[in-house]
Amino acid sequence: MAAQDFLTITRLGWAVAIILIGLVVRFFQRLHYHRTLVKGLPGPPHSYLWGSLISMNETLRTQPKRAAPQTFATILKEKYDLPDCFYLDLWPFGPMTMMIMDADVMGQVTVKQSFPKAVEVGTFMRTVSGPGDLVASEGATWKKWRATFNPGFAANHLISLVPLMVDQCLVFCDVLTKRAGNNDLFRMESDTTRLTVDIIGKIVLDADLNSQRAPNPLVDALMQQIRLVGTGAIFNPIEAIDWPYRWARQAYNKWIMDRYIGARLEERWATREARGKSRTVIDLAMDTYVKENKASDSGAANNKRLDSEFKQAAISNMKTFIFAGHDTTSSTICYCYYYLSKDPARLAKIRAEHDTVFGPDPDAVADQLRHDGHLLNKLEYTLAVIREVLRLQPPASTLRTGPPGSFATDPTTGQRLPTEHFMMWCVDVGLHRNPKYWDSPHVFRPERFLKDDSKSDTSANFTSNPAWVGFSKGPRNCIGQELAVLETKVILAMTLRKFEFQAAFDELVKLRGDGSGYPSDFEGIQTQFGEEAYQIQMGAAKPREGMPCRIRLIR
Ligand code: HEM
Repeated sequence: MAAQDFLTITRLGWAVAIILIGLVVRFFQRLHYHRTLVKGLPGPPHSYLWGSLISMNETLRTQPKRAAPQTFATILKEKYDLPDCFYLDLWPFGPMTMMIMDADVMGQVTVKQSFPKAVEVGTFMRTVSGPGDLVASEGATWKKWRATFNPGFAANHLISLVPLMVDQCLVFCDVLTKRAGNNDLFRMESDTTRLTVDIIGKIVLDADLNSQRAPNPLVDALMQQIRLVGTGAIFNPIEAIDWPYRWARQAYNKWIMDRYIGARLEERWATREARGKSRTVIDLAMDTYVKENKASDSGAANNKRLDSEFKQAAISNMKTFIFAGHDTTSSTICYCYYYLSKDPARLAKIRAEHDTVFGPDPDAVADQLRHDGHLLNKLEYTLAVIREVLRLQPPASTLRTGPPGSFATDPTTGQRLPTEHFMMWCVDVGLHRNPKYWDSPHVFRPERFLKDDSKSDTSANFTSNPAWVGFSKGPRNCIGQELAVLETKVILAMTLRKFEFQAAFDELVKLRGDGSGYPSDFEGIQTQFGEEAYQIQMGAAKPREGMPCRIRLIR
């Protein structure tokens, strides 16, 4: 080898070595920085090298493999006797996290100050929606869209939507009747998902998606997108390997969804004048577009085609509404069936309420609700059941981030809890199962939400009770909460006296390989909080395996 070549190789070797040393030094600098962030703060046993990862791992080993990450907060707290707010150092595999299960502290970061959403929310929502969506955006963009869509979720408008919910629920009853006739073993969550997506499709796009009866390209792409979404908050090793496949599939699904909704937007835009005023979500977005363009006198308001920037933001928001508006509600309906089926006395009680309000014939409910949606206001016990289900199995929570120099304060000790640099996880399921606020917190007892309940916990009123946060609180609370409750009431009123639901986790193995896309685990720990139907993360937190069940027609 010539001396010249030797020198070149030696220089190259030195250069590589210097880069590697630089990377190692940088790694240890960052390690030190993250490890000292949580120094002296409450949390599970912590190691300088591994942060909280060893404690996390020990805790996860005691839980079902795919249990939803939000459920670990309570388990960690109990295992290590932690306070209601504690810190997790998951670097470099996850964000530095502050777990909040105290009602007062949660109120400080969502109501009193309303801290910005964590970056993980944007990462998560980008897969499903896109730039400018209501869930992840902040500041003026969020304000504009929230004000735009609020009228679509006003109570008086929602009542006018009851007939369309009834129509979709009749299709659902047909589907269930066939299932009962065939004695099918099936995943209830697949059916409730198609029901709720058809309802929200009508409310958002004024479109008959009809996914309960036939495949629909928008719905199919959305369902697959939800299955491909990363958890964002917790490291999943598979996501580090299969990203090329995920990326390509996600890009394709996005293209299908954007094309579908884009065409709907153009169609609505072209027929806007003829149609007149409407509070459908898609039309509300266009009202804002017209208002903005008239104000700026750009002339775009009279153009035949929509401006591309508006179109992109509108598509993002339509997708957000379709996603946020079906997934959570579908999970809630499944859990209502599940808890009631395990509690014959309470099932009898809710059925008795439906007898009182609608009379003995369950098939008459549809017509009665079409004529008078206000009958739903009489379903006090049904509402208590929904609140109790959302207490035990809340499908969503809020993730915030602390602005520079920000703190929260522990209400009992007065200790200042740093929030800057942390993802603040307001863990509803942790708060909802916290014995400080709830009597027998793991027990299904809807009566706790009735005004005259002798054992009423902090307060029976679910909006003013700071320990009930199923729809989050403060300015970033759920815009669709009234709709979700109304819809669930309609569905329970129309189905509970017609069908007998029976969970069938013991038959799970027969559903193996059915192509439904639910992850399966037949080995290891199979229950959490004593329930077979523990939550897994698939978009929202939802019942494991899609709630396998059988159904029987009663009348
Ligand atoms: C049982 C059903 C539902 C539950 C438990 C639920 C829960 C929540 C929660 C916890 C949040 C706060 C999320 C965060 O801070 O990141 C939220 C926000 C939101 N929800 Fe829901 N939701 C439900 C149904 C719906 C429905 C039916 C819609 C649509 C019509 C909807 C649309 C939204 C939107 C757009 C936001 C973002 C609001 C904002 O930031 O201004 N949700 N929901």
